Amino acid sequence: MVTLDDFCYRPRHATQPSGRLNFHYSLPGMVAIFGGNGSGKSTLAQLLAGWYPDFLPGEISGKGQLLGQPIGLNSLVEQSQTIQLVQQAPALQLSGCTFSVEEEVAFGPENLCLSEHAILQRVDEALTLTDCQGLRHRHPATLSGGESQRVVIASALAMQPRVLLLDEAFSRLTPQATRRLLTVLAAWAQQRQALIVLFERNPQPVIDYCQAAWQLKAGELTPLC
Ligand SMILES: Nc1ncnc2c1ncn2[C@@H]1O[C@H](COP(=O)(O)OP(=O)(O)OP(=O)(O)O)[C@@H](O)[C@H]1O
Repeated sequence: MVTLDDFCYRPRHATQPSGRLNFHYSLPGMVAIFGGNGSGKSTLAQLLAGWYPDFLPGEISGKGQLLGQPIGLNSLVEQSQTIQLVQQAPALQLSGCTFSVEEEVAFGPENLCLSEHAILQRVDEALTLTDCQGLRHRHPATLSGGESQRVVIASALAMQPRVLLLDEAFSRLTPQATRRLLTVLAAWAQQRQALIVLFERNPQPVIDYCQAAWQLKAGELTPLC
């Protein structure tokens, strides 16, 4: 599903040399990429999500493909049906134009021209997976940090993506809620034959739920397990 062969992204105003990344993964399930502050995790997640070149100006070289499509070929909107990215600041990812959590989670599927029944099914499933059924009728602006983080993940799941990129997406959750969600997400990926890539600073507790992991350091991806 993901192929990076000597893949290099050089931001337009880069002051330091960019590394060449090698990464291959074709199985469904959950994997992780770990890296310290400033190691380039978010940039890599954004590249995979389709931010280049519109939102990540610069140059790419080498081979970079996701689901058989070269990085940079399709726009963010075109990719949103198959690839979803959740970042660490939920407030930035809420649409800001809905009045309930239910409407917020339905926002993406409503843009896919699905029947009302199919949209409601997706919303129900996503709210259950993320333990958000109790928040269904709350206004998104009234949610706590952890609640909004779960709602943003629910919104991504409701798109039923083939690749789900989670960039420090559990940062506001308790260890208990993180473990519960990791268990649910690992099962969801297997059931849907989807790939979840977690981008995290610390291996624990994430690594216990992943079938493979890499370390991103000094512009290189090294297999950890
Ligand atoms: N390939 C690259 N070449 C040069 N600079 C890069 C490259 N990728 C990322 N950077 C720069 O490095 C900095 C850190 O990148 P990024 O935010 O992706 O790291 P991060 O691992 O997510 O950091 P944090 O954990 O602190 O959020 C940014 O200023 C970014 O523009």
